[in-house]
Amino acid sequence: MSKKIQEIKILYSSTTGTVQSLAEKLEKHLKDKRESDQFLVLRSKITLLPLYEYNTDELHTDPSVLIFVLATNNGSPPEKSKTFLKFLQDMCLDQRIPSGYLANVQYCIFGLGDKPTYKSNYCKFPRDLIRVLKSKSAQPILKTAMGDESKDYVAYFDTWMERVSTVVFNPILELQGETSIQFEDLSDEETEDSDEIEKEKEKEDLESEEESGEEKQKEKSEDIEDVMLNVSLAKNLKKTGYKLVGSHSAVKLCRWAKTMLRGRGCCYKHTFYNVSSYSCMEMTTSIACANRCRFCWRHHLNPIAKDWTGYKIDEPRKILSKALEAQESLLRSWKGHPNVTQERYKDALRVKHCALSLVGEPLLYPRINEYCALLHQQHISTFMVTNSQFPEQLENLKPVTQLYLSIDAPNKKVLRKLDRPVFKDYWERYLKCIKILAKRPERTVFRLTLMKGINMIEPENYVELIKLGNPDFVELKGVTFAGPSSYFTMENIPYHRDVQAFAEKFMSDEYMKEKYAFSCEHEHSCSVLLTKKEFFIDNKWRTWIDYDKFFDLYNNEKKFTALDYTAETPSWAVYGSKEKGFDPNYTRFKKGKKVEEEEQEQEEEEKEQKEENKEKKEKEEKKEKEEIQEKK
Ligand SMILES: Cc1cc2nc3c(=O)[nH]c(=O)nc-3n(C[C@H](O)[C@H](O)[C@H](O)COP(=O)(O)O)c2cc1C
Ligand code: SF4
Repeated sequence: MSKKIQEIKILYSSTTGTVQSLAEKLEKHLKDKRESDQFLVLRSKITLLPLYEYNTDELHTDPSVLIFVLATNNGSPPEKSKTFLKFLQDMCLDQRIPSGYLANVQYCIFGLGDKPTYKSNYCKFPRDLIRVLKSKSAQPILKTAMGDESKDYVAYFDTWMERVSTVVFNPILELQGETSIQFEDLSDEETEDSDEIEKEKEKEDLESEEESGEEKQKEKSEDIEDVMLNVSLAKNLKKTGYKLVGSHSAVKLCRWAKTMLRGRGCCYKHTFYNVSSYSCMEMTTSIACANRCRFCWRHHLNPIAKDWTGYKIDEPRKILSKALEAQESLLRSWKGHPNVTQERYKDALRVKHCALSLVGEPLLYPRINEYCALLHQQHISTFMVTNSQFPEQLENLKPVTQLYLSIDAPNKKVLRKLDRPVFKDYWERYLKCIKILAKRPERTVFRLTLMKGINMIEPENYVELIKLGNPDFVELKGVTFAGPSSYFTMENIPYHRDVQAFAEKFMSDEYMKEKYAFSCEHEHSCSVLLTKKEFFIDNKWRTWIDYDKFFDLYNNEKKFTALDYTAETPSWAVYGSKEKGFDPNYTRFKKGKKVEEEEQEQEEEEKEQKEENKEKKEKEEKKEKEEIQEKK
């Protein structure tokens, strides 16, 4: 949860003015703090406005931090603010709006109510508001605070106000010139009120008297530093379908695994390399990464890390057994589904591939080599994707089945804007990783996640990077839409034809023409594969992988090259085939219907329309004739 604060908006909702005066006090406090703090480089704009004046259409793209100060009126928002809550409640019920729709919204809430008088309606408005904001993944920067008017709510408000200013103004990070500001994450599903704060404080005071310094130190190292995910991040990741494994790994069932289980098609990796989607365990060994990519569909639920310092290192064997268990339990929910045959279900239970790409940076895990060796021993192939920020770890990585670099940008500026890397020498790191790739023994891939108007530019610079990294394959893939944001809308999603046209531009370069050719495509996921010509043998593409051969080479410690474990690519997977990369053994569905059914329906509709038009024309002609007759 982080972003550069452009504006702080204090939105209040008040009937008789009490809450308004609190909001004004907060505005003054933040402005004073901003002006007086000599360390603050970033001078965010601070705006105070009544909630009903806020433009709800802007909400999902608003780059501000929203601070709500709210009163409740007989269990509802004050009259004029009712439409704001209604707007969000409607959004919450609308299934078409993705659950991550408000993931860019950062907020905190102070509610003022009267507990003894209004009992179950105490601070009802802020409570209702949290529920709807959370359902669309808005990010709280602090626990919601609720003040009780029957108590000393002013002192409580003042404490909260201090916390707010600490969280929104973080001078250390600003001084370091970081592009993103980290908020202290106190967010949680629950709220806190002044009673709880007092109790907590009493408890803390008592504990601090009892605890020795040594015990405190122990607690710090065991319970705090070790855990890569704090409770609220873990909760959020679980909500989005991740199974957390140990203290820093995670598994998720990818959408293609589900599609394949139902016999409706496989992922582009099946088309390009023969990866069976439902036998592929998508996971990471490090939830943390060193980027904040704009297109990241995990909505930055994962933490940032530049290295492993302070984290516990889970044992590789334990990670693997727990990850396999997690995968099995994810698959189990599909057992008995009407379209999932016993045969497919059983086949899926045997994990054959591991895509180390889920979220974060798998390379960061210090025992990654041991982990991959365990996978290979169990004949599970490894597809390692790294975000090109950890050259040292990449250098030390033992061979995997296929190694990917995420190549998100053709130049330094776009890389900074798009990936928002936390390293200052991010471009040097990127180039170093690319150069290391050129020396690797296994199959190597450049993965380009393409966004129209953002990184689908300067093909000649991508070609320069290809020259440097000499990858066996260049995957060009349209980005997957993860809900609109201030940076990114549907306009930025390329069609398959756009990806093809961009790849054509690469191929107009002399170097590319000599070394590479179009090998495969997967229209369904807007992906195109360019492959080195060495993989075109006896007039056939050999982009597929001979897994048995790979395990034999690896497990017997033989030296090998990428060309030593290739297999023939089937005709349906080859670029330009009529199937466009869709495996004919499966049935393609669009919006829940078979493609053939949809075509048939379309034909019938057209036929009906033609008949209707014919009838209409005949009627009109008849009417015209009758009119002429009448006139006569
Ligand atoms: C008519 C009326 C209805 C209220 N209803 C609630 C309520 O449902 N829940 C609650 O917690 N407080 C309720 N309160 C208490 C107010 O939220 C509290 O007095 C607050 O300070 C009012 O802020 P404002 O006058 O600035 O709008 C109510 C107060 C009044 C006068
Ligand atoms: S590197 Fe991966 S996990 Fe990290 S922000 Fe980028 S896309 Fe998300």
